[in-house]
Amino acid sequence: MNVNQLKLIHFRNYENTSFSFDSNCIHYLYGKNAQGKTNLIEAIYFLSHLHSFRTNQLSSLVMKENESLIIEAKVESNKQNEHLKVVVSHHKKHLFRFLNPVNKYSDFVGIVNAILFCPDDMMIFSQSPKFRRRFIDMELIKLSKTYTTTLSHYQKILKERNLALKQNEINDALIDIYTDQMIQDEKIILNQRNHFIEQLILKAKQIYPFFSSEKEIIDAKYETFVSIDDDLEENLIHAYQKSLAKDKLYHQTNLGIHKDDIQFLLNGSNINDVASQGQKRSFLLALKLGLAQIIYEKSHQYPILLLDDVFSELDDIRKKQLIQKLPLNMQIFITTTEWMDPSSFGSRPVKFYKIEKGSIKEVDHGR
Ligand SMILES: Nc1ncnc2c1ncn2[C@@H]1O[C@H](COP(=O)(O)OP(=O)(O)OP(=O)(O)O)[C@@H](O)[C@H]1O
Repeated sequence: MNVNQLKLIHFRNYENTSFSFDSNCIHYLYGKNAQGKTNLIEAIYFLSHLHSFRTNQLSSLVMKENESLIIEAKVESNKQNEHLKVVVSHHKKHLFRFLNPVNKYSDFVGIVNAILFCPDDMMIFSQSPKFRRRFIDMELIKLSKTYTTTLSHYQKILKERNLALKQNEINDALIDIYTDQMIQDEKIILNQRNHFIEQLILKAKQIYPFFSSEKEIIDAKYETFVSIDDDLEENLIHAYQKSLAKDKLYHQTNLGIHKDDIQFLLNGSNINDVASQGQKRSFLLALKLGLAQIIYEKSHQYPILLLDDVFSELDDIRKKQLIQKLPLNMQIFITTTEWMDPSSFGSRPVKFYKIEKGSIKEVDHGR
C-alpha cells in the first residue's frame, strides 16, 4: 500500500501543499523542532483512522484563522488506485472516494492502512486497561468487518443491560435475553482478541532480539474473566450466573470484555515494573513491526509505516538494526531532527526531505 500523492489545505501549518511520494520507499523527513514533520504523518494517519493520534479536537487540525481543512490523496492499494478526500468543516468530517460522498465511516476507515509508532505510544504500557483494549480494537476493526459489527452490537447490548439493571423493578427475563446476546458477541470477540495477541506476540518475539543485545524474553497475555477454551460458551454462562446477584446489587454489569486487559511481560515480570525506556521502546517497535507482518499475511500487502521520532533514545547500532528490520516492500515515513548518512540505509530506496515552516523540499543524498 502506498500514498503516492498527498495534498493538504489548511491542515495544521500546511497552507496549500502537495507532495509526491514513491512506492515502497523510505521517506526520511528531517528538520528542526516544530516545523511540521509530525503534522505530515498525522495527516496520513488521519486518512487511515479518521482521527488524530494527538488530539480529539478536530478544530486543532484546522490551520489557525481558517474554518475548514482538506486532506486529499492518491493511494495505491492491492494494485488498484484510490482517490480519497476528507474535508473537516465546522467540527464535522465529510468523506469522499473518487469524489463521491461516503456516508459511513466504516466504509472509509482501513482503505489506507497505516501503522504508527510515536513516543507517546509507550504509555500503552502504563496507562489504564482502556488504552490497551483500544489498541486491539483499533487494529481488529481494520482487519475484520465481523469484529467491528460484533463489538458495536456488544456495546449497544451492554448499555441496554445496564439500563435494565437500573430499573426499580428488574425484569429478569429481559436481563436473561441481554446476557445471552452478550455471550454470543463475547464468544466472537474473545476468540479474535486472544488470537490476535497470540499471533502478535509470536511475531514480536522473532523481531525483538534485533533490538536487544541481552537475552531477554518478551511475552503478552490477554486477560479476561473466563478461560478461553473449547468450553468458552459454558464458561461465560457460568460466570454470568455467578455474577447476577452482584449485578443486581450494584445495578451494573460487572463482568465483560469491556473490562479486559493485556499484560506485557519482560522476563516474566510486568514490563512496567522492570523495563528501561529503551527496552519499552524496543518492545513497542517489535509489536508494531509484528503487526505489519500480520496485516501483510492477511491482506497480501504491507501497511504504510509512520515512525515519528523513532531514532531518539536509540544508539547507532540499534538505529541500523531497525533499518535492516524494516520490510523491503513497504512505504515508510520517518521523522527526525537528525540528518542520517545515506549509507546507513544500504541499498534500500530512500528519499530525503527537509521540512521547514510547513514546506517540504526534497534534498539530494549529499544534502
Ligand atoms: N492548527 C494549527 N494552525 C497553524 N499552525 C499549527 C497548528 N497546529 C500546529 N501548528 C504548528 O505546527 C508546528 C508543529 O509541527 P509538528 O508538530 O509537526 O512539529 P515537528 O516538526 O514534528 O517538531 P518536533 O521535532 O519538535 O516534534 C508548530 O509550529 C505549531 O505552531
